[in-house]
Amino acid sequence: MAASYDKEENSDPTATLVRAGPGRVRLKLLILSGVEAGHSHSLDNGEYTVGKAPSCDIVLSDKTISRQHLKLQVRDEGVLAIDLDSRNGSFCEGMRFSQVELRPGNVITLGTTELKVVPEDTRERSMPLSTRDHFGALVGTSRKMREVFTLLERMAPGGSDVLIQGETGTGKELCAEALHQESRRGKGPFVIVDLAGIAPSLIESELFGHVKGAFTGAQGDRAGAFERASGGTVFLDEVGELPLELQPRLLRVLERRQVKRVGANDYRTVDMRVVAATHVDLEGAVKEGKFRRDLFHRLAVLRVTLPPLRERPEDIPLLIDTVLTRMNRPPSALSDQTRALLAQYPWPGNVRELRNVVEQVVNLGEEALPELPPLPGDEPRSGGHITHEMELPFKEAKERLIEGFERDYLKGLLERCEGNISRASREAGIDRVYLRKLLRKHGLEDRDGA
Ligand SMILES: Nc1ncnc2c1ncn2[C@@H]1O[C@H](COP(=O)(O)OP(=O)(O)OP(=O)(O)O)[C@@H](O)[C@H]1O
Repeated sequence: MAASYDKEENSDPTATLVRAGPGRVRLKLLILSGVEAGHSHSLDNGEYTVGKAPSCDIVLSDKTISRQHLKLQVRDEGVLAIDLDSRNGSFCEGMRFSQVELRPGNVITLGTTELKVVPEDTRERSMPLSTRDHFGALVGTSRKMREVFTLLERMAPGGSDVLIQGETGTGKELCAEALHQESRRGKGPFVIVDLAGIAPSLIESELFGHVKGAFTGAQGDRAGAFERASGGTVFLDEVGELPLELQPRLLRVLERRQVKRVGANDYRTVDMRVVAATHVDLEGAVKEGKFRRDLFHRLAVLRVTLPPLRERPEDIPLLIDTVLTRMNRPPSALSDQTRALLAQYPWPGNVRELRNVVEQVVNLGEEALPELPPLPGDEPRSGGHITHEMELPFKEAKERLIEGFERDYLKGLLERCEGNISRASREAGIDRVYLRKLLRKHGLEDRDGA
């Protein structure tokens, strides 16, 4: 695939530390307090003076610090800090010193200023962008997607748990499946648990399993998703929907690979990889107290964010061709005119919505191309498509009409209820979980998960 690859910095949060020389991690001195708080100084091999005097290598504007306060000797073997007979002294981890060997993480205090020795942020600046145009079934040639592929190439074989973020329809499930297939667990099971689609009361048993008699209806022992995925991968879709009271149990699975079936007394060890996905901002959920911070941090060690389609419109032609290939249709099944229209729509429902529209147009003819006005709030479709649907086999025609009705109904409902899901579910008389599932199906769910 022809593409011009930018050499931009990659912000891969998972890239490894580069060593300064054989055996030593490069360090820097981070200023934690005072006027210069937030500044940092690289500690390459050599000597550095620290003090108030402008002639020092590291100048600190702190009245309680001597003009020449401290000397740092940086060698391959380590960093030696030597107090230069300062008036108020130098302290490491609260202990006054005249000379001390510093380690990463040590905090030194000079006067009222605190400084921390931390590993240098030496993430590989020029990590080459992937040259792939697909990863598993995910396709894309945009820079944003190739950045994603670069990460996935590194994450897949390792087998560590991964968090996938992205709006609805951006391919999170495809991504999880590709991570599974390209890992050494690829031949094992891939078990999907859609936490937004299961009634909250059933989630516990679905994930962890249950023993006979654990609750009414538990007629036999049942393994939960983590056990069923033994040797493979569990995909936890919409992990943000996991009820707070179950979150410590997921943390235990992630940290100790142990599950306890509902009603059982003992833990069982499980061997699987967890790939979780969310379309909501989990950090925001943590701030609101809806998601545990410790679980978020454990999940977010390796994370990848799938960009929305409006940020990579250059992928649209390839995506259209991919949908056509999956339908066994040639690229000529869509006219240039239609392609041009599809290429300029912002696709709030992302690739899923694009796929639906392509399928609709290919099946019903280009006259069936829905109006694709700029967002927000396009008008409900008119009944003008009924003629086409009347010509289809009964089952297909009925499904299409229902789909059209659902979409129009939901749009009207959301508008009336100003996007408030609880209100909408009350007004429509349908369960909130089911309503959200319908909204996702039609690419109508708000990015904040409204
Ligand atoms: N990059 C892509 N390449 C090819 N197909 C894609 C891509 N992204 C999404 N799709 C297609 O779009 C549809 C939706 O993808 P998927 O179900 O993986 O999205 P999702 O992010 O998990 O959505 P949701 O949050 O609603 O569960 C699927 O048919 C999938 O095949």
